[in-house]
Amino acid sequence: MTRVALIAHDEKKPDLIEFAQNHEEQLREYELIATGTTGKRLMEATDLEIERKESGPLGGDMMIGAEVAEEKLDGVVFLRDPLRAQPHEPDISALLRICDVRDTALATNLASAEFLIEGLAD
Ligand SMILES: O=C(CO)COP(=O)(O)O
Repeated sequence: MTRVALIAHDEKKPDLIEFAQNHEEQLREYELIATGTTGKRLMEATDLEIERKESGPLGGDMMIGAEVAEEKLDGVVFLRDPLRAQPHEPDISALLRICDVRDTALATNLASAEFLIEGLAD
């Protein structure tokens, strides 16, 4: 089954929630994972089932990166906050890097997230 990770920094969580609501039927076709708070907020706002990893600053990005390294993930939607530095910047860079190493689809803004979600559809 197609497996997709959903992640957003705090300033971008409302955008990701709206995206998930607008694409709920499509996302239901996928196995979904998320970092801790993102997953919690998404499940509160939708009927989607989401496997939650640790919160990003506590290692969640690395846990998702590990799945990318193991080629368990087909796509990653990661809405970063481009205007604020994050304390766990090294983890964020590592996740982006491993997506490139493993040639895993990665969307870091809403426009590309639309392509990713549609592109992974059967
Ligand atoms: O910090 C994050 C990604 O770098 C997201 O973590 P949360 O979903 O736990 O807020």
